Amino acid sequence: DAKWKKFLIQIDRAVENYKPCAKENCQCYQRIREQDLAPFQEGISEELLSEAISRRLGTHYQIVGKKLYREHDCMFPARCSGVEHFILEIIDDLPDMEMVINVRDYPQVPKWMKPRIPVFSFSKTSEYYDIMYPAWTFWEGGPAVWPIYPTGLGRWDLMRENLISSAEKWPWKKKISKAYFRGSRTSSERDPLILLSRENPDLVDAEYTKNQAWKSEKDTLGKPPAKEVPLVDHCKYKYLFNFRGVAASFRLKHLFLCGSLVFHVGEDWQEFFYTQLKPWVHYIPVKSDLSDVRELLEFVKENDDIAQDISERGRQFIMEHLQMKDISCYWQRLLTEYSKALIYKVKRKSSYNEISPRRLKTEL
Ligand SMILES: O=c1ccn([C@@H]2O[C@H](COP(=O)(O)OP(=O)(O)O[C@H]3O[C@H](CO)[C@@H](O)[C@H](O)[C@H]3O)[C@@H](O)[C@H]2O)c(=O)[nH]1
Repeated sequence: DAKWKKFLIQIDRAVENYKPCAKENCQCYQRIREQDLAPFQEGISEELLSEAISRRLGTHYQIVGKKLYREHDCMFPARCSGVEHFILEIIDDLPDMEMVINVRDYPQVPKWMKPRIPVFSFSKTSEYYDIMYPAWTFWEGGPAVWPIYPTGLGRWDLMRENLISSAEKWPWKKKISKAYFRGSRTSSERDPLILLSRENPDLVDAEYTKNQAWKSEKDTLGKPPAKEVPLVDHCKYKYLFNFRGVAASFRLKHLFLCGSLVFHVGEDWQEFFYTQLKPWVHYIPVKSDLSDVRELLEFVKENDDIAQDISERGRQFIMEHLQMKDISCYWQRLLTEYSKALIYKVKRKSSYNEISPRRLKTEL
């Protein structure tokens, strides 16, 4: 054990200091909500909101009289739809307000920007003032990955069920003891794992797939693109890797439900629920340059029970605290709190169309 003392101590300490949060009313995430809204507590004026609209930092929405209105254009209609699904679900509980929702991947309000403009984004780092909201992909509008997710990664409720079944087929003892990754080259931070896999395929199975931006083998690090593998089939492997992409990657939540051990690389890029996932308690933290990855893999292989415990705590957290009702709850509390910061009465823009609930293609 002497060899692994430094990791064992960190795990003990992290587990000891970890305080699980209550399941009710998405309480777990109260702190992050407060933190994101704190910079706007002095009040959001009509002029300030107009800045977000005129600088085109996102899509302008209004809620007036329990109805949702939107400016005509949305840069990514399926993403706007994914957002609107959640707002419409809770609209009867929401007061009048207006907001700008960014559906691009990248956050829009760096801390140096003046004035400090309120914009909702799904992901950010500590260098931004964007207010995080649960990404559209919990419902629809996630990346279309051909042929596995041709209509785009979405429906977290159904995904959860599929991943839970797959985890049952692949209990810890049956899983292949390899590090595993499939995804496109949205960030070169992924390169070292792909290279390690080419050098040591018994330790790591990591390959680049195509995305819509793929032009040549340069985009898959000099090799032909690998075949796409659905997330449920990742559950076969013991060690699953998550990396940032353009911003945070949607895959992180899925990996936990496989009951596999999550290796989460880097800690800068966040989604609203990341702050409650703790290194060593729920996942193995990996340095962004992957300099510690071999050692970490060796450690978990030699300490299989400890690895399984971490995977189990991670699985449990997402099972209990990232259900569909937690997503709706987060939206509701976020928008309700946000609306209190508006210091003017919202006037409905008559040129905007009302957004009404749509039926999903799968339901038709
Ligand atoms: O063989 C594959 C390839 C991909 N995926 C999944 O498909 C999604 C997209 O994967 P990838 O192409 O690697 O993109 P990411 O980097 O994960 O996500 C990109 O796309 C998101 C939404 O469009 C952005 O928000 C991210 O910041 C951006 O990096 C992820 O959930 C993957 O887990 C699979 O399940 N199997």
